[in-house]
Amino acid sequence: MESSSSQRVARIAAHLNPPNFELRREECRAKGGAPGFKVAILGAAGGIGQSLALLMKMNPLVSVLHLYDVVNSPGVTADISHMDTTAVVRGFLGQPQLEAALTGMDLVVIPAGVPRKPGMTRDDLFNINAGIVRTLCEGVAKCCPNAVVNLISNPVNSTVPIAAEVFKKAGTYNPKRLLGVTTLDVTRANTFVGEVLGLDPKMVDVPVVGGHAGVTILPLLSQVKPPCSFTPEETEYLTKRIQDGGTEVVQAKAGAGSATLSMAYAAAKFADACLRGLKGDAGVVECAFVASEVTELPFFASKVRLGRAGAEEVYQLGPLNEYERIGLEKAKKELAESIQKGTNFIKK
Ligand SMILES: NC(=O)c1ccc[n+]([C@@H]2O[C@H](COP(=O)([O-])OP(=O)(O)OC[C@H]3O[C@@H](n4cnc5c(N)ncnc54)[C@H](O)[C@@H]3O)[C@@H](O)[C@H]2O)c1
Ligand SMILES: O=C(O)C[C@H](O)C(=O)O
Repeated sequence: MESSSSQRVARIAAHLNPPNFELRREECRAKGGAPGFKVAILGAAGGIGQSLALLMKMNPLVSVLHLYDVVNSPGVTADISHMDTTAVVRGFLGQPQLEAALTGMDLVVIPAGVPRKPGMTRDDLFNINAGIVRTLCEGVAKCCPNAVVNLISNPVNSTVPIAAEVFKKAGTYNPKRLLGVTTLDVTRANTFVGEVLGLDPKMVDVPVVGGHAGVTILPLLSQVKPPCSFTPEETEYLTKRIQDGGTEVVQAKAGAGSATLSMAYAAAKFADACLRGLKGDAGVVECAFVASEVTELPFFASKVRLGRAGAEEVYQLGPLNEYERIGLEKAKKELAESIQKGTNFIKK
């Protein structure tokens, strides 16, 4: 009796010992157990990072989830790890653990960095976030050079060129695997257009091209699906609201940061699309800010087809109306400066 109860205690203790437990689960996967992708979130203890970690833990395509931050990642990891979903979660804290967090990853999602306060532009974040993105991307180049990178940290119009230069310097640059996340602009556009049309936003598809800041966010309302038309007043209202969506949230939060919940939703949606592409699913198409030949600029957001190689095809913009052509010229002017600023940050 006593020996069976102590055996039971030993059995339970063995199960409660997280490192052994994780090792056993991973050995099982290595032997052909649960398939799935290894995903790291850098900045996982932040406003976006925590909700994104929750959503990625729920994604059945994820087998291993690494949560890295310079603060509070152990607490977030302990919390998320109690969810009874498949992914094994591990936490990593601070620069000395960055390499362990990144080694072997298939997808790296980066929401690390400071958010805006009222009165700031995204470019005002450059001085702090540029250095953060550089350090994290140096880690990616060293530890998982073939990973797909989803870059969320602002200003995206500059941080994506920064990441590209870091990867070029390291000799690991693959333009198909570096994607700036603009999905939130699309979810906002679908929502606001759905409101105007009286449609469920799930039924609406608005391409949003250009970049991710102010006038560089260019919704193509002439290409909305299902096909529809807008009055000039509706076009003006919708374009402005989509371009100012981030500022609307920053002002409403009144100093407590920028969009985190809708962004985590958008980031999880985009990460899932990237994983479906990596898995080999056909017809996975999302907007993203990528290396591009669609305009004369080296980076531009447009629809891309996601596949095993990452952004396998970058789609042309299609026919634009006069309003959109004028918007495109404005967007390109601002984008050119932001891209150059990012590139110079590494090249200088
Ligand atoms: N692309 C988009 O559409 C979009 C949308 C919303 C927010 N953002 C941007 O995402 C970023 C994060 O926003 P948030 O609201 O989550 O901010 P936050 O301050 O709540 O969280 C940021 C996290 O990054 C961590 N961090 C800072 N330096 C780091 C480093 N060197 N390595 C790892 N982690 C580090 C912080 O500790 C913090 O936990 C901001 O730059 C914001 O502007 C982008
Ligand atoms: O607006 C911001 O600063 C955050 C983000 O880029 C957004 O669009 O919500």
